Amino acid sequence: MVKVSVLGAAGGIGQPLSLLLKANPLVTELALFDIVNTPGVAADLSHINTPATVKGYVGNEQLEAALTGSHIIVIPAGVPRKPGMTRDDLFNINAGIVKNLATGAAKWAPKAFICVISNPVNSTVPIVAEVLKQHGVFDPKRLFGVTTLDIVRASTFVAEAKGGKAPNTIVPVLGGHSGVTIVPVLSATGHTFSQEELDALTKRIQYGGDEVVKAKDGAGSATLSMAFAGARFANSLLEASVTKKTGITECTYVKSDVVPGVEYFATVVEFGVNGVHKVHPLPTLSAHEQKLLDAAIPELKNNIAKGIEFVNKA
Ligand SMILES: NC(=O)C1=CN([C@@H]2O[C@H](COP(=O)(O)OP(=O)(O)OC[C@H]3O[C@@H](n4cnc5c(N)ncnc54)[C@H](O)[C@@H]3O)[C@@H](O)[C@H]2O)C=CC1
Ligand SMILES: O=C([O-])CC(=O)C(=O)O
Repeated sequence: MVKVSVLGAAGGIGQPLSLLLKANPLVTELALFDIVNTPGVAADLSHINTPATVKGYVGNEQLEAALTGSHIIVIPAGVPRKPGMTRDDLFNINAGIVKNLATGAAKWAPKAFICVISNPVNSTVPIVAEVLKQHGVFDPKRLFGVTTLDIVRASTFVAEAKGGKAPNTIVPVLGGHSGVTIVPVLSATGHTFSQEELDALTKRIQYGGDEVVKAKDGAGSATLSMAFAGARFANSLLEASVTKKTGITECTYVKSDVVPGVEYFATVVEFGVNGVHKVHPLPTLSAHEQKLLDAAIPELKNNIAKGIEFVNKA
């Protein structure tokens, strides 16, 4: 049995992500949790002739049933940005939502892999970790901030600019998931870039989310590309943990000591049956990338401290 629980399943990300997970033959049970509308989403998806059974759960009293027996919990619950907002502006609402869901995970699915999509990821991942610690069930190998959309965007943008096939264009993206904390390692692509190209591509990757927020003009942020990225991430975890394939890597935001003093950091991680098998060290950075990393560190540290403090305050 491979149960995947999606928390926030009725939302802009939740629905297409649930569709893609329903299409994944490795999933045998899909639990769709939200505070509204999951019975309808579940009924709709349940007609698709793939192996997963689908059930909708609504409201806190059904969180236990949604989580019990879960192999992977994916969390896209919370509010998205509107134009003019930063991801950190979402903290006040989303921190509480994520804390509540993490408490459920700690109680009812303490061994599950937890994949956090809700923003601000730089802070919501430490929030989940602190809640799990309070319940004595934190396993850093099993908690992930999903930064896959940055990787997906980076390969699209680089292939657009330099030619080549986007799926074959691999760009590690390190650090965190907001503005200057996003550190694309363009030097790893094998392409050569002028300084102008480097600056333009770096900025586009760092602020790709803003492009979508602006284009949606008040109707939210990236949902479909995020669903694609989230489904890719979940599939990588399933391939490593269920089919036991080796050598599967994703860039993801995990507890790490690759950058001293930065407790959570996105870098290349190899997955194994128990989640994180190996956190890769930092790749060789160009002088340009080292500067980006130096600029990312203070903000990342602040975002992490803010999440930790939220859970541990009185
Ligand atoms: N990690 C990443 O790369 C990305 C993260 N995001 C983030 O994902 C989150 C969700 O975005 P959208 O799906 O566009 O928002 P949305 O508003 O369309 O959907 C959010 C869903 O969460 C549900 N929800 C609210 N409170 C809840 C609770 N206490 N328990 C369970 N569900 C609850 C809502 O009912 C809604 O269905 C946002 O925080 C957004 O910033 C968005 C894109 C990329
Ligand atoms: O920009 C946002 O608020 C949503 C997000 O995280 C992204 O698209 O990368």
